[in-house]
Amino acid sequence: MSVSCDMLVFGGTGDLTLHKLIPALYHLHREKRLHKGVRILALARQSLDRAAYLALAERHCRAQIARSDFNPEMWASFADRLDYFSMDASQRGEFVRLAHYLGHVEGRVRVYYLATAPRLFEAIAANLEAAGLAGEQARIVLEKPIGHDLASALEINRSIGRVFAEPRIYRIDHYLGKETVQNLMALRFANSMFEPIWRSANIDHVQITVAETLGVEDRGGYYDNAGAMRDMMQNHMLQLLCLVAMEAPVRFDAESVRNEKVKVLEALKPITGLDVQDKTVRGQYIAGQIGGHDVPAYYFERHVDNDSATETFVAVHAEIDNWRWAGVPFYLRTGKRMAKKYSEIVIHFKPVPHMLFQSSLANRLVIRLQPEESISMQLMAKTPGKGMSLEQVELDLNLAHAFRQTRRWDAYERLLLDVIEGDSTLFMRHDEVEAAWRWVDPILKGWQGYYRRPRPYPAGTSGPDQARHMLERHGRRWS
Ligand SMILES: NC(=O)C1=CN([C@@H]2O[C@H](COP(=O)(O)OP(=O)(O)OC[C@H]3O[C@@H](n4cnc5c(N)ncnc54)[C@H](OP(=O)(O)O)[C@@H]3O)[C@@H](O)[C@H]2O)C=CC1
Ligand SMILES: O=C1O[C@H](COP(=O)(O)O)[C@@H](O)[C@H](O)[C@H]1O
Repeated sequence: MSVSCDMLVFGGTGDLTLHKLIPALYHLHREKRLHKGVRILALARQSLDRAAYLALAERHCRAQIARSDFNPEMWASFADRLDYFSMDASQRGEFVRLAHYLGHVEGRVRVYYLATAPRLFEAIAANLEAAGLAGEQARIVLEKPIGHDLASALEINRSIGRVFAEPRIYRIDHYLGKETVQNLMALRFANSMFEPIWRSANIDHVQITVAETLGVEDRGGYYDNAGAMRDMMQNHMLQLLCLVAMEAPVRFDAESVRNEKVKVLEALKPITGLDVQDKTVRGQYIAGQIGGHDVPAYYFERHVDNDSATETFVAVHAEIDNWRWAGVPFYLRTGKRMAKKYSEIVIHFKPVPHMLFQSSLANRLVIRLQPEESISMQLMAKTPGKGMSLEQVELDLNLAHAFRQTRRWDAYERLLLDVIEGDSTLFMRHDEVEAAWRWVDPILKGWQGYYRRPRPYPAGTSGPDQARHMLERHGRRWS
């Protein structure tokens, strides 16, 4: 059910557009998932003519996607949809020019994708309205992070909400577009065996890890003002936590799913004041080696302050104060320049109440998002041969193998299509974003008072030792 529309991408020459959005749109085009009437207009200040922009977009697209997926004829037909418009989006007058360029087509859907710094969000929305471009058929997509703290997020939500009604605002969190993340909902809510055990009586604790080998690349200017808490924890990590912890929604629609996620966020136990020293760990990478290559310390990265106190690693012991999860720790950690790239959620079940055999093992459910997508249940089995010793074996569902014939979609492909089709189930509602900030703000404040300098960790390791100690104090280990 693809829909014809104009998609205007503000920030059309930026990293996100060239590395993620254009390749995702190209894939959708190639697989005939875009209506033939979908036109894409990239916008930025840089003065480029259409041919120069197409060359820039092609170069990046080729670099991003598998060689076998790139076909020059296919690119040429995709490029027919693509155009470039040079403008300064902070200037109201420029939008008159834009409106003129677009012309008026009654009832045509317009999607405004704001792939720019958040400081431009308010001006762009207001300028679109002033130019008569924000009618009922217009939708706006906002990239994370929405704001820098609760106050700025409220301000963004308020100013965008003045122009666009909530159902026409799509706050994107690309983790929600990842196939395994959606599979987590299928696993929990389409299999009767999990619901009875999905609670504190049976679950000892939950671990969520998103580890990257990349550093900050060219994004030091942004990252040094954000850090891992704002860049990853406030959004992606908390969204994963919500999907693990939420109750079954009444229906699989935008409002029902988001209602349940908000309840989880609102039940997060605040971490305030000195608590930050026990329940959080901040780290910053120093020089080290990844894959046999030397990599520099964070404070030597481009556009990063030499005396930066920004965290590139964060671990948190979160707790959810509700009936289902009381007393179950959720350990979350994310970091850059770690030993390997992987993202996974591990549900650690409690051991059986009375163990008959010589073993301290317990079941674990491992939901792996990256690099490969898989779900595996770790069960106890008898080691073959004499005696009764136990070993952990995996009941493994490798999703790439199970659905071998289909190319795995990138998260942005799925989410862009959802916006075009008007489905906001996998996007964040304003109160979700605000509830997440409400929990994050006191931690940031606590750090200001009691935890100013992050702990150093060598690039290529699994973060500072303090993260290990945080779990060891509870008699646990990271998976
Ligand atoms: N890069 C990524 O992987 C991710 C990025 N994001 C978010 O996406 C957003 C964009 O990030 P990213 O692409 O990295 O940023 P970049 O700095 O690479 O790109 C910013 C873009 O905005 C344009 N721009 C800046 N000022 C104006 C203006 N006044 N009028 C019109 N265009 C303007 C720039 O072009 P020009 O200077 O020519 O105007 C450029 O195209 C940010 O909010 C970021 O947090 C979120 C997730 C991942
Ligand atoms: O939003 C972001 O996500 C990426 C990690 O995304 P992934 O899909 O590669 O796991 C992160 O590198 C970036 O800093 C952050 O802004």
